[in-house]
Amino acid sequence: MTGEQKNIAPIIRAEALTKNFQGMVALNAFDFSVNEGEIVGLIGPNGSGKSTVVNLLTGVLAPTSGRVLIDGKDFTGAAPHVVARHGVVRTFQMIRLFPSLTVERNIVLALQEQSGPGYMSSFLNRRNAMAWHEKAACKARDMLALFEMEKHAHKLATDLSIGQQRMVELARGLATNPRIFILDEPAAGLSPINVDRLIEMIRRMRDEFGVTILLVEHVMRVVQAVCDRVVVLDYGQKVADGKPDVVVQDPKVIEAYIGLGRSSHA
Ligand SMILES: Nc1ncnc2c1ncn2[C@@H]1O[C@H](COP(=O)(O)OP(=O)(O)OP(=O)(O)O)[C@@H](O)[C@H]1O
Repeated sequence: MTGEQKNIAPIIRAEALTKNFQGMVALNAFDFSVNEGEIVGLIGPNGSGKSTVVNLLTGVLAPTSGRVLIDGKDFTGAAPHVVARHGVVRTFQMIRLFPSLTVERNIVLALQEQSGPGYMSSFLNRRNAMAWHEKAACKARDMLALFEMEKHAHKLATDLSIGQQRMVELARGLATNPRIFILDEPAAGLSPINVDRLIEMIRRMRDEFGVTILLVEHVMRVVQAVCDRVVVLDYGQKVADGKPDVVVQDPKVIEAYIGLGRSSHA
């Protein structure tokens, strides 16, 4: 199943999204959407506004103006947990696992936040709560097996390598059945072999699990290998939106990356 073969309704849409920080325009009238089944890349030089977009889409930041729509409904300014409950799930540039919990427990906790029994109902109905936890642990192990991490289920997250922690983050996000999974620089700090593994798992999440993906990434090998479409930001403005091979040859994109005095990872 590919992005083209699926229904093309947008899962998430930004309309004229703008964010100012103390008068500095970090994002300017950004129009953007990710359709169901797509893998869309969001790239741009350092400071171009990628994290600002992710933070606005996931409710971490409120926009100065513009709107965020999820499945056509207005979620502008909604809190992160509200957005997450509508299937918008993300990873972070800096890995955010609970270091002193086991790998399995990290995933069970994510499931608990999403749909688990609350403290009171666990207290009142222990049998149900235990059954829920058993099911959640089982799902966590299935996810870990998918990412070839099952042998690490009972290790502390802090004892894993960066590559392994990134796989656990993906397993944790996928366990919550995201409608759209936003991956924030998942290749950062990975060895070439782990980058290959990441590419394989991003494809599998879309092709086997039907997850729509927004990928913020500096490593162009990953972007070109997995993305159906790439959106390019420069100084908070969208400068290109199209197929990866076409976008990388766009003079505006080349200028954004090699422009005088800029840094580039591409
Ligand atoms: N909380 C904030 N307060 C003030 N300025 C901010 C804040 N967050 C981001 N900015 C500024 O907004 C602009 C866009 O930053 P943003 O982090 O979105 O860029 P980015 O493309 O994600 O960069 P990178 O690739 O380095 O992560 C930058 O000039 C940044 O300094």
